[in-house]
Amino acid sequence: MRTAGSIPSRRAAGAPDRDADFRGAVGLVAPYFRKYALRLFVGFLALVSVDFLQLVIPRIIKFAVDALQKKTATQALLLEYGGYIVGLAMMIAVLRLFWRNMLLGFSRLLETDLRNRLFSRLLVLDKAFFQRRTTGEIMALATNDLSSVQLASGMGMVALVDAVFMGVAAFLFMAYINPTLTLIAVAPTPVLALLTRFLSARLHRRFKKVQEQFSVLTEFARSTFSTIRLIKAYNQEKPQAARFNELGETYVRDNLRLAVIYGTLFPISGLIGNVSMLLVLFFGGRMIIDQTITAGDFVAFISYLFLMTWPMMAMGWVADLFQRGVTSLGRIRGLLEETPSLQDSRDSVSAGIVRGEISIRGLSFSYPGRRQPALDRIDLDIPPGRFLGIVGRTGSGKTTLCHLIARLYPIPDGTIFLDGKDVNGLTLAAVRGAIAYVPQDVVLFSDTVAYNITMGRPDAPMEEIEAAARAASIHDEIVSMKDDYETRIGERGVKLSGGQRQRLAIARALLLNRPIIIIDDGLSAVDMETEHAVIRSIAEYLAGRTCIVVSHRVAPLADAHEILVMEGGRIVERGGHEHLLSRGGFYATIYRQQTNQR
Ligand SMILES: Nc1ncnc2c1ncn2[C@@H]1O[C@H](COP(=O)(O)OP(=O)(O)OP(=O)(O)O)[C@@H](O)[C@H]1O
Repeated sequence: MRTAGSIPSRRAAGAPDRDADFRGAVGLVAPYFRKYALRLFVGFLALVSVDFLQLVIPRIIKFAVDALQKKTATQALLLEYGGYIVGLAMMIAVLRLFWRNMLLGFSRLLETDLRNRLFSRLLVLDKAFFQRRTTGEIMALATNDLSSVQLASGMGMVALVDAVFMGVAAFLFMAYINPTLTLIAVAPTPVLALLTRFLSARLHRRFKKVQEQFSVLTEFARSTFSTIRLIKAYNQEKPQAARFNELGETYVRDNLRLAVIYGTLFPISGLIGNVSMLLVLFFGGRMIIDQTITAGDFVAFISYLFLMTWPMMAMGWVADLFQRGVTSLGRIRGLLEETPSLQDSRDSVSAGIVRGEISIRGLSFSYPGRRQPALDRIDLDIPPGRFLGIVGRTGSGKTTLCHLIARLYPIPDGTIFLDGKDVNGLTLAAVRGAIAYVPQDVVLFSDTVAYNITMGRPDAPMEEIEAAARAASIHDEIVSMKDDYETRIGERGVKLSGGQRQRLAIARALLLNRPIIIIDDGLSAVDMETEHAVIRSIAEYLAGRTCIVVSHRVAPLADAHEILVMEGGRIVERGGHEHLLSRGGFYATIYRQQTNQR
């Protein structure tokens, strides 16, 4: 388990290179472009039409200026030109509204689709994945990274098409007016292209770092708040705040390093635009004096250059948006390509497990990266309807055994059988549908008591809910609460004690009515007598179903048909209570110690 406020390590090794990131990003979004092809087509048509109409305006101005210069301009003619410009401006406004809706709408649809895919993927990934990736990292993907993708596919793409079309068209209009002056005007642009290329690799790296640091920061905040009581109990508020501050400073530093590049790219683009303007004023001015071009042409030329300045400046911005988008898509793709280590195959059978018989043959298991096996050659037969108790020191493998029966980790073929069928040949739904599992850490929702009990069976009748709660010895406490079964619990409701939470979780599992129930140290928060009474009541309720109860205490398991004693991943003693006491081994020693301590 991760400790309070532990810092997740960065995923350093094997970072894919930029080209692979780019190819992967294209592969990921290509289907969306196909899906929304029509929307994109009409959107871009409107965008390009706006650009075209904007390019017409300088032509009208040129005619007006030339008419003024030639003194042929009448008030009616000028009003007519003005009218054209107003008409064009109105058309531009309407078309702009339209393309924004189409193209920015596309980026929102893409974002939503990706978010849904991420969420669905997370729901099928297994325990091993969630141990590898932190919640903070996942949250950063679902917020910062998705919004980078949205920006790149929305404004980024719009700016790119706009800049390219407007840039090329303005260039052609300028070349039509005067090719020499046009070449002079665009002479500084290669510098911009080189600069963008040079800076974009750095941009990519630094942005990746910023996103990773954001994940670290998010994870730290999450783990702090989820362990806030512990932090307070250990007086750790100040060190936690200091560590948060430190992480925040690193995040700011990383962002500032990114801003340096961003801050270089934008002003230099602007500067290059202004240098072009200076050159045009100087050489164009001389051309008017030499009468190579008319004053109208010059005014139109300057207008086109203005129109071209935006694409030149936009290039830096677009490059930045795309870099961020591609980096974020790479991170999102990494998660979407995660596969659960446990999956149904085509041959998996969804056979219903009804008897609840469990057989284990030579089961050994090691956690990834651990040399010491957590379970070592376990052989076990639990006939249907049996009550099995498991005791053992901490770390002896009790939880691992329960997890493997519930198929939470992959196991070799031919090691665990339910009703005589190898679990590896069954679908996950068939295995999990046969087992009601109560984990060590109880999870309750901030909702009503009834909601928490009926989570796995929302339509269960009230009598059954009450019967399950009675069997878990929590019914009396529930009816003494303000609103009975409708009492809200959790953050905005009644605070329950550890023992009440555990018994509520047991009631939830009992209500599932499954042939096998596993309670993994699910009563650690109640005293020994209560634990014994609750286990007895559960055993009565479950009559005929298979029940495995793990406990640190020996006495409450005295009624079990069989008790296993585990040590170092092995079963070192097994048998009924009396038999184990008479053996005078670990079980007998612990029993004596625990009962004498009372
Ligand atoms: N997710 C994991 N990754 C790596 N090692 C693990 C993991 N979970 C448990 N282990 C290791 O496997 C061994 C058995 O652990 P397990 O949780 O099964 O013991 P346990 O008997 O249930 O302990 P406890 O009574 O404290 O719950 C221990 O050495 C533990 O450190």
